[in-house]
This record gives sequence, structure tokens and C-alpha cells, in this order.
Amino acid sequence: MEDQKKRGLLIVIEGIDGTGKSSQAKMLAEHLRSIGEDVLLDREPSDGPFGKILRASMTEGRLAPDEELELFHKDRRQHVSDVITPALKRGCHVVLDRYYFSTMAYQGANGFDVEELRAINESFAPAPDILFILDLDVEAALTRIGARGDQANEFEQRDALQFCRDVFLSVKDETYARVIDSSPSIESIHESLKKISLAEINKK
Ligand SMILES: Nc1ncnc2c1ncn2[C@@H]1O[C@H](COP(=O)(O)OP(=O)(O)OP(=O)(O)O)[C@@H](O)[C@H]1O
Ligand SMILES: Cc1cn([C@H]2C[C@H](O)[C@@H](COP(=O)(O)O)O2)c(=O)[nH]c1=O
Repeated sequence: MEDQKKRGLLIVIEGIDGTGKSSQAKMLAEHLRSIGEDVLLDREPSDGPFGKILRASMTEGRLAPDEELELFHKDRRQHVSDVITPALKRGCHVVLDRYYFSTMAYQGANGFDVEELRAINESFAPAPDILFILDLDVEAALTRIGARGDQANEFEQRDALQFCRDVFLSVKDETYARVIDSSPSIESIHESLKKISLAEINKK
């Protein structure tokens, strides 16, 4: 007999560093579980073999841009086919901290064509049911993550983050996208994410 279970929702949280993605992903997953929903809390780079190489490279030294991009794509293909798709099929919601919009933003800031990156990813990665774009100005985001460095690096970092913020906001008109002002308190942002997610779950 065919499996009649409803597909889970893919709920993606994006935004520049320090906008509160990890905090919100955790709180949303915990809330949905507390009301009896089956939820997988996950992130990208993933905890799979390619994701582990990428995470190690963040502390041990950045890879060449081409090599890094190839790994992000390998990681996402593996994550989508082995983790995300099976979870959604068995009716589990996936709350995901970063997804292919981060590739558009960060690898776009590294010089790759943003629309090409989007097309490559959308050829194999399912679109989210909800995309929360946590939006915050670069100065506030940098203050939150306590970024410090030499002045030249700080300017470069600001420019790159502004580019990323603009890329995230460039998808704001997609039906699945919700821009969330991330300057209020963690709790009030959580209330917004909860309300929007529950409305979408109840629609299904
Ligand atoms: N709404 C908020 N108001 C004030 N501080 C916040 C808010 N949300 C998160 N923070 C704080 O900002 C810091 C970064 O939060 P968090 O790790 O959730 O962000 P992130 O977007 O996942 O960051 P990154 O992308 O750098 O991993 C943490 O110290 C967190 O407590
Ligand atoms: C998915 C993805 C991520 N990145 C970058 C963005 C951040 O600098 C790190 C992830 O760090 P976090 O603390 O876990 O948010 O990876 C990227 O460049 N491209 C991507 O596709």
C-alpha cells in the first residue's frame, strides 16, 4: 500500500552572520517538538563527510574558491539525497540553519555568478516551504558576533557581508520567503517564526 503520510515542511533560516539563525532554529525546532511535531534540526555545511571538511577549513585555513564551491555543492547533494529528502518523505519537518541561499550569498561574494549558483542548486535541491530571511544591518550583526580584526579586514568583511545581505534580500519576493527584522529580542523573533510556521503546518 502507498505511504499516505503527509510530507514534512522544509523550513530554512538564512541571514548574514550574527543575525540569530542558530538561536532561532533551535528554539523553533524545540517548540514544534513540544507540540508533537516530528522535527529534524540540521545545518549546512552539514555534518556529513564534505561538510566536515568545510567546517575544518574554516578554522584550519580557507580552501581555494573553486575547491570550496565544489565541496559546498558535494555537501548539499549528499545532504539533500541522504538526509533532507528522506526526512521530508517520512513526514518529518526539517528546520535548516543555512541552505543554498548562503552559497548564492557567500560564494557570490567570492566572485561566482549569483544567478548561475542559484540555477545549479535549484536543479537538485528542493525549494523551501518557508524561507526566513533574518535581516539585520551589518554593523549590528558584527557587534553581535564580536568581530574584531585589523582595519583593512574589517572593511573587507563589511563589504562582503553587505553583498551577502543584498543577495538574501534579492529573493524576498518568492512566495516562500519571509523577511524578519532581526533587531528585536530573541523571544519576539521566535514568536514571529512560530506563528508563520504553525500557519503553514496547519495549511497542509
Ligand atoms: N535578537 C537578538 N538580539 C540580541 N542578540 C541576539 C539576538 N539573536 C541572537 N543574538 C546573539 O547574537 C549572537 C549570534 O547568534 P546566533 O549564533 O544565533 O547567530 P547566527 O546567525 O547563527 O550566527 P553565525 O552565522 O555567525 O553562526 C549570540 O551571542 C546570540 O545570543
Ligand atoms: C551553507 C554555506 C555556508 N557558507 C559559510 C557561511 C559561514 O561563514 C559558514 C557557516 O558558519 P555558521 O557559523 O555555521 O553559520 O559557512 C558558505 O560560504 N556557503 C554555503 O553554502
